[in-house]
Amino acid sequence: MATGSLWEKLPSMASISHEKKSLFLVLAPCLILFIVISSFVKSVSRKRQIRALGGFAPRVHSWAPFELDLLVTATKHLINNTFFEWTHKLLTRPGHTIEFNIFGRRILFTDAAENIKTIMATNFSVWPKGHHMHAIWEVALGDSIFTTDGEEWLASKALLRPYVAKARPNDLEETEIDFQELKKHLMKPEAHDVYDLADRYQLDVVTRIFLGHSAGSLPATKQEFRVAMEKVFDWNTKRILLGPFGTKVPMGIVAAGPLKIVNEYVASFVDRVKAMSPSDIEAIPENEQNLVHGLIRNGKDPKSIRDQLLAVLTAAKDPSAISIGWNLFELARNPEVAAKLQEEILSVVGSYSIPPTAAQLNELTYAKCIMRESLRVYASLGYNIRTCSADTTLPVGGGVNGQEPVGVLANTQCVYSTLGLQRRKDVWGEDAESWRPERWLNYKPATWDYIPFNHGPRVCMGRNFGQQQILYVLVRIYQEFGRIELVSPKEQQIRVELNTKMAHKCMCKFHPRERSEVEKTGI
Ligand code: HEM
Repeated sequence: MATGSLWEKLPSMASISHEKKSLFLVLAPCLILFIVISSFVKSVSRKRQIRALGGFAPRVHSWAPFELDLLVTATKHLINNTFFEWTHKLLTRPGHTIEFNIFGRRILFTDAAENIKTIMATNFSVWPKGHHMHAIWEVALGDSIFTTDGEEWLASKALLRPYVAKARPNDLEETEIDFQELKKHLMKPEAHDVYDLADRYQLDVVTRIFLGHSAGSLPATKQEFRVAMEKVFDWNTKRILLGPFGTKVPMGIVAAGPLKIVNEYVASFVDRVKAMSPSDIEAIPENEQNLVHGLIRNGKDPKSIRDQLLAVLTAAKDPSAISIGWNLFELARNPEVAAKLQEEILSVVGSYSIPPTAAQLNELTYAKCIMRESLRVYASLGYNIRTCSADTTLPVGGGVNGQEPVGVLANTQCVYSTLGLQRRKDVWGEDAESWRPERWLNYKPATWDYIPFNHGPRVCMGRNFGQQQILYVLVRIYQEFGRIELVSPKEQQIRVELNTKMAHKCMCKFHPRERSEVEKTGI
């Protein structure tokens, strides 16, 4: 009986699956048609909304679906260290703004001062760093000043300002301790990778001054923390390139080892101070308290302390070290500039054997020209990204002549190139790409044409400290050494990561000033 009924049912089951098949054959094309039509309608309505706000910037030509060819091209340029040249050429057009549409998402790219000013200052509240960048950077820099917006960012700012924004009377004395370690390396006759040494030197200075204890990376043979941090940043650059899918890369797995090293390293600084009782900290005179003391006194939890310390460490060490590296590279290539710097040191400091004071550093007009020119041609944070939180406009880049506004819908990302702006020929003249400190002797750029430290509410908090550090090390090196010899390579490229840094090891020999020269001049 049971078997019979099964056989009886079979034809009807076959007819059901046949019916389902026919239904599927009718519904599938309808569904596809619906998706095509609705995305077409959506795209038309988005275009209309954008046009109502302003217009479009020129779109970069692409032939592949989702503009994947552009993603491949961008990756290739990043690998070959030609990303800056590629984007700079694309942006050299009226309005200095372009757009991509990668993975169906519109991304604006600009090096127009008017647009950058709008993002950083005039319309600051509409252009936060945004949730996506927070999600990308959270694993490395937590909920710190660099990764947050609004109230959270303001709270970090208030917390850090007393320690980061002001100079301490003994900053240079403390710095000199690490300079002596640097000098030990430079005295050796072999060629040195200047960026590697500058980075170690700045790590030691920054940890000594802000965290109360030098990392001692110059005398050390192993560089675990720096290597781990590089790896974490490298993964994050890849995640940014993957656009909306970037946050799907599990940092906890791909960068587990480096993250563990970084966390343990920062914890070691906190533990050192935590061993002190609150009354011990209170007993330290206020102007001698460092950032770790401040964070503990404010009752911050261990994660919060870790996040803020790592952010300050990154903010303070990387851009200064990058800039010191570029300055030394160019000074080695331009001995006539180095000779003028040495003359100035002698006339202002009066001696090659006494370290300069903060007031003397301030008087070094030509040294400042050198520093400013390096920050122009090699801005350490050459690119930055913001995501708008509401429908808005950028003042230029739209229309045929590029002078009309660009409409921007909420959640659109805009990448702005400080490096591009600071190398624009129509702003800086035909020699914009050349490193020429003399240009600063009689020239003051418009506020928004030169922004190595950013402007507006998110201006760099440590800009005075950073500039003092660059000037100090240049003066000390040229007090101790007569000549820097660039061994290799004679030309450099720019590598784009979180920062924009030297792509190749810059190998230099440092020749101590001749003893006879010292005896001759008596200074
Ligand atoms: C040559 C050296 C330096 C350069 C070129 C530089 C550049 C910058 C730039 C461009 C920003 C804006 C980043 C953004 O909006 O995403 C920034 C932010 C910041 N910098 Fe610097 N910086 C330097 C040195 C320092 C130093 C030495 C410190 C600490 C002592 C420091 C602390 C900060 C902090 C805390 C911020 C975050 C400000 C905020 O978001 O409100 N910087 N810096």
